Amino acid sequence: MSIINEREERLDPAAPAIELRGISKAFGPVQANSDISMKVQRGTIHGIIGENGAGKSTLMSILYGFYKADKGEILVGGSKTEIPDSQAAIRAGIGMVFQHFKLVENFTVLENVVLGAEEGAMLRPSLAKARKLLTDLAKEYELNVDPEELIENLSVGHQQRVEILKALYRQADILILDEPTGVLTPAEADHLFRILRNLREEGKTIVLITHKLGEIMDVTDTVSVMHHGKMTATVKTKDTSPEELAELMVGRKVLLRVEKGPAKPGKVVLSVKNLHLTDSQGVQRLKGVDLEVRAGEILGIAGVAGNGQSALLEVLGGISEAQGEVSLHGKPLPLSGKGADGLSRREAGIGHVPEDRHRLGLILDFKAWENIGFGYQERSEYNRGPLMDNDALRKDAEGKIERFDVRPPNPELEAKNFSGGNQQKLVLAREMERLPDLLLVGQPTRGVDIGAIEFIHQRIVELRDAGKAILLVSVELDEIMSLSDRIAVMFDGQVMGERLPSETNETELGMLMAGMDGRAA
Ligand SMILES: Nc1ncnc2c1ncn2[C@@H]1O[C@H](COP(=O)(O)OP(=O)(O)OP(=O)(O)O)[C@@H](O)[C@H]1O
Repeated sequence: MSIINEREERLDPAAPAIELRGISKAFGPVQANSDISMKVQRGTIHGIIGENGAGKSTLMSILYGFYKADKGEILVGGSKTEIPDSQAAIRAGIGMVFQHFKLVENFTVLENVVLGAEEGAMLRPSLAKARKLLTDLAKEYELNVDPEELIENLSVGHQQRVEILKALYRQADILILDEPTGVLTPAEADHLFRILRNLREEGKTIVLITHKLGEIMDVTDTVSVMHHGKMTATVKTKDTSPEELAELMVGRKVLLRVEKGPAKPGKVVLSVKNLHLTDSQGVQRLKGVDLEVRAGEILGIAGVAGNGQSALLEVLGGISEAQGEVSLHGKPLPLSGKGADGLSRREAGIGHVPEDRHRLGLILDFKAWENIGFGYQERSEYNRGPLMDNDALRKDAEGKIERFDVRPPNPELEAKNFSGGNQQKLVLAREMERLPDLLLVGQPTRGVDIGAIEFIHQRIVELRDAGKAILLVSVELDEIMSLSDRIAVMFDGQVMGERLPSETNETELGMLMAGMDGRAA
């Protein structure tokens, strides 16, 4: 008998797809999940929301066999199921798409899909058969990708499709997605939701972890709220509102809009002229960018990811070399060789919150206080002779952790053990509290919960009101529209146009982002 038939015999069709009973899990002193019970009904899309660190990823990792619960039971299709590892999860029909994909970059799509599936339901099909199965699945669910393409050549959106195909190929009935739209463009996110609705039509069950309440309202049937490791509410989506969900999540009313007065722009702080960058593969990432940011203003850069915004931040932050003219307070900044590195930029008065906090913002194996202390080496108050004064750095980090509400407020915890949003707060605390003349911020609220978004937006506005210049890059149009004093749209390595938020709308910006002049259209 095949595994699938075996599975179906055990399933009670009337039972929930998943039922958790009294799940608890602690990491040392941190109670990540505490006595959690929930039911996910078959054939529904079930959202899970909660602040950063509420315990969502831990709970799903237990369900997928990555962690073992200290207590509690898991029922799949009505029958009690032990899930000691991910193979067991797959046998139980559970698939998971992680925030950080688990694909082998230099393997093809087909190889990635087949890899590890041999002992599962498919029992070593020939590669030709596997290709056919994959192509059929891709067609059925609008997940088009070329089976022979290497993963490293695919966009993030397409890599995610491969992850979904991998789960479907292993015959998953239940698909868990952990913040799947964090790295997607708006069009890719729309496509993903279409796929999720199709999967639901086919009777599959989807569990969706997200911070975006718009997505919850748009695509889910039911939503469960986690708070401090507990499951505090489960409601039908049609009976609730974003405001109510925000309050349930955070435990207080949350401003879903940015409150800010008009900007009082001063002198030009940053001037960029004719900036060009060709990367090591010969791709022209910047093709003559011109822009200015003044003291006391936020210039928002809108654009579909991959149109040069990241390259711009990297050049200004001293990570990539380029050609052109850049000056800070009228003083030229070197764009290559000596003085074009991150430390020199920092000394010149530039703070940088990079888009990729894992790769560029933090050293994950280092403690919170060490990460907060990076870049302060030049400051005399932290020096003790030739050495760093670690006690002073630790103490300083404690203050920043408290002011930025980093949870848990433990400076000794390694950066990798903080949830995504709290890692972001560590980077922001380090970069913002030194009051840089120019702050470069890339995707400041990616993966961050709404309480923290409110907090981060308020801090950015405060920095502006203190007369600092801010260059904000975000793929979230909402964020660009509500936070920026001026908006520049980038397309294909160039600035397509500049607009005032009061004189534009998402449609016009969307056209500029696609390389068309919205006004002319
Ligand atoms: N391996 C680990 N070791 C120590 N602590 C951990 C570990 N994994 C998670 N934690 C802690 O458990 C708590 C719950 O974390 P979890 O990642 O489940 O939260 P989350 O709700 O998914 O957050 P986010 O929305 O930021 O992704 C946090 O306080 C986190 O710091």
